[in-house]
Amino acid sequence: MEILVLNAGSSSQKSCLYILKEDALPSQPPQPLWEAQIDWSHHQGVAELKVKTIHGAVLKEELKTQSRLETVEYMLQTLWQGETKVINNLGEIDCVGHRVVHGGDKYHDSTLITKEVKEAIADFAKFAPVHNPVNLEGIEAIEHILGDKIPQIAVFDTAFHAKMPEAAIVYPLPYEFYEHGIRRYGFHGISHQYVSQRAAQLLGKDLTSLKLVTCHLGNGCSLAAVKNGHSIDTTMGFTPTAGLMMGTRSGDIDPGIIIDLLRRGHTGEQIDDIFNRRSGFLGLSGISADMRLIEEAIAKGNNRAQLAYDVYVHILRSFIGAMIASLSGVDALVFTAGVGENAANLRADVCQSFEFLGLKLDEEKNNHKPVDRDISTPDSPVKVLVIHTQEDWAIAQECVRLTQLVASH
Ligand SMILES: Nc1ncnc2c1ncn2[C@@H]1O[C@H](COP(=O)(O)OP(=O)(O)O)[C@@H](O)[C@H]1O
Ligand SMILES: CC(=O)OP(=O)(O)O
Ligand SMILES: [Mg+2]
Repeated sequence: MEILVLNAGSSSQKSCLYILKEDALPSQPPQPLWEAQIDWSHHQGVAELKVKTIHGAVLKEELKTQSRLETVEYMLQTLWQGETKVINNLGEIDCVGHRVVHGGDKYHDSTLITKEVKEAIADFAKFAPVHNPVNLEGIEAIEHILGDKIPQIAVFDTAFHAKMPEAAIVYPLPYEFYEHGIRRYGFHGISHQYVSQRAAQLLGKDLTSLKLVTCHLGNGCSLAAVKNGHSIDTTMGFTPTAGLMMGTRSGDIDPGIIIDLLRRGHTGEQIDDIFNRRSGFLGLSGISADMRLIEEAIAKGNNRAQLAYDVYVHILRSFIGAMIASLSGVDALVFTAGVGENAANLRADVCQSFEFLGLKLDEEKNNHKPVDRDISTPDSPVKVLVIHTQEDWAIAQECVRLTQLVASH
């Protein structure tokens, strides 16, 4: 079975092609036949395309003038054209899986994409304006090339959090708001779920016996409190703007600031732009949303980059504390995604706050490169894991599960 996965993030479009035997799924993520990534985070208006195949072919290109949709179509063409060609045409693919960020109240499980599902994804775009429209573009790019010949499956970032206790879901607003769907949804669920399962594997424990705080720190950042394999609390909320400070998003702020901005004549669009695109690391440092450039600027003595880093760490520590309280304890902290997997100093700075629990980091293991490892000392009662998130693999597994479900009916 050939499965193509499209994983659209706020600053990137990742894609993978897997070949799988339906009856014998591997316990570890297999190497994809073809992997591609488009990154928009470095230079305004420039998309950096990187493609690699299992056979060792590599392509790197900078794409300047195209729209996002055209860029995605160009990326897909490298599947059947040029040196990175691995298939003869897109028609060979059996199923396409998409990460869809917001599934609202409607989708608590992965689903086959129909006209109705697409309309719902478009409708929920008002709550996830940075994400749902690009998820839909991925779906439309496939339709544009292939029509409706291939089943497409939506895997929702909100699904893993759908069964959180009501007290973690409801905002202390007039009750009617909750009745109208204004509640905490939570995001990055595909990643939080995958790394929780992998953490149990690494710890050699049953997931149903564990209390985990999973820290997804990428361009967007969120935490989940995972108890017995279920998300019981998370930092993102009604939208992916909430919770932790992020690359360009503010995370939680005093709602009074929004009221003040409105009274001073700012429009909804302007406020959206401030909190989603001009805040976080970018807004505070004035340099970049990219942690690597923030670290470089700090090394050169830039005070605003240092301030941005300090605020990020302060907020991260306090929310990890909140997740531990929701769990009434913690067996392991799990760091994942671009920042979580790579920024060793950040992990050390964050973990320092939890030394009172006996948590001890092994400095050498923390600075060691390969991911999927325990970086705490053997006697640390709270383990600290670094796990490479494999959202694409999790989506591919969902495609297999749903295809089998449809076939059995
Ligand atoms: N070596 C590194 N050191 C520190 N941060 C890194 C490193 N590599 C990547 N990052 C950070 O990871 C972020 C992207 O994370 P990623 O999970 O790929 O994002 P998304 O999926 O949200 O687009 C970048 O903005 C960058 O700040
Ligand atoms: C939900 C979300 O914030 O996703 P990303 O981190 O890919 O922007
Ligand atoms: Mg991501």
